Amino acid sequence: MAEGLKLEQRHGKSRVRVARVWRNAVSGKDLIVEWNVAISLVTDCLPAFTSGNNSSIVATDSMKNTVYVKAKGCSEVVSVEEFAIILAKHFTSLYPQVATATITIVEKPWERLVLALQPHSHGFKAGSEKHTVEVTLQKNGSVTLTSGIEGLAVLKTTQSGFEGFVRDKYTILPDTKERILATEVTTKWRYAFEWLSDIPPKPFCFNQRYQEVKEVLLETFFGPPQVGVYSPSVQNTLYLMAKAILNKFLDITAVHLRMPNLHFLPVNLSTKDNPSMVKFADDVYTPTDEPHGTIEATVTRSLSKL
Ligand SMILES: O=c1[nH]c(=O)c2[nH]c(=O)[nH]c2[nH]1
Repeated sequence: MAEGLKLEQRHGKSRVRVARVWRNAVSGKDLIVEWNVAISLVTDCLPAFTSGNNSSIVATDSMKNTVYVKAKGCSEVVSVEEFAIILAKHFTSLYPQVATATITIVEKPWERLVLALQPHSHGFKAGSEKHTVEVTLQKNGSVTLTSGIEGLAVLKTTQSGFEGFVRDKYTILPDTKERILATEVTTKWRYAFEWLSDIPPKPFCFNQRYQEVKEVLLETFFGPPQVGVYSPSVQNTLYLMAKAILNKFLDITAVHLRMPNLHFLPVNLSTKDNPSMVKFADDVYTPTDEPHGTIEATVTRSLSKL
């Protein structure tokens, strides 16, 4: 670029909220999804930045409108992944000046209400963890597709310890074989598809894969229902969770996991008169998330790129 400067730029629209209802006359059941969409485009529009010439800018207001037009156009139920791909395809194919589109969506966890063991035909309640997606599509069809889970809060009351760590003049924490392990898992997994044409058509179901990944994460974190599995550290449990996903799903090439260590501190209370007012016996804790440990890692299948 002129003037001895380098400019890297993108523009887009964030927090575009859209809900889509599909009504099924056969089953009599409505379905709703609520999405929070972010669009970010790499566009050949340098003159807009350097000289105020807007002639090649796709207005972010138009991007927002496109979300609603495309939602309307989905006459059949689509997953959040499919919707992100529809948007990314639209921006990279309609506009010659758009080189790359990144679409990020967080789905609000509306779950069908079950009343008296009966699924409600049109009633939903908010669940907890969220399904996320990020798609980056180049004009030539090269794609990266990453799905994820946000806010999966899990806790186990035993089968966790932490021992043998660095012990020096700053160390107070005792070794333990018995503690509560609590975290809020955020994960992203990258699919192996490198080109738009690699993405399998239906019936490959991204929603089913999302449920399966969640199940594998939970199985690995908790272990079998009766006995569980011992965790020597968040680090080891995190690694085993990522490895289990890569072992089970060959179309996933990389897994990122973030697992804050949400501490449950032993309660010991004493006074001079009452030295054992509360003596900790693996029973009374102070739950705290401030400060908390932050443990994260990306595990990638060797030979795959990321
Ligand atoms: O599983 C843990 N990993 C750590 O790195 C750590 N550090 C700490 O103080 N407690 C723990 N627990």
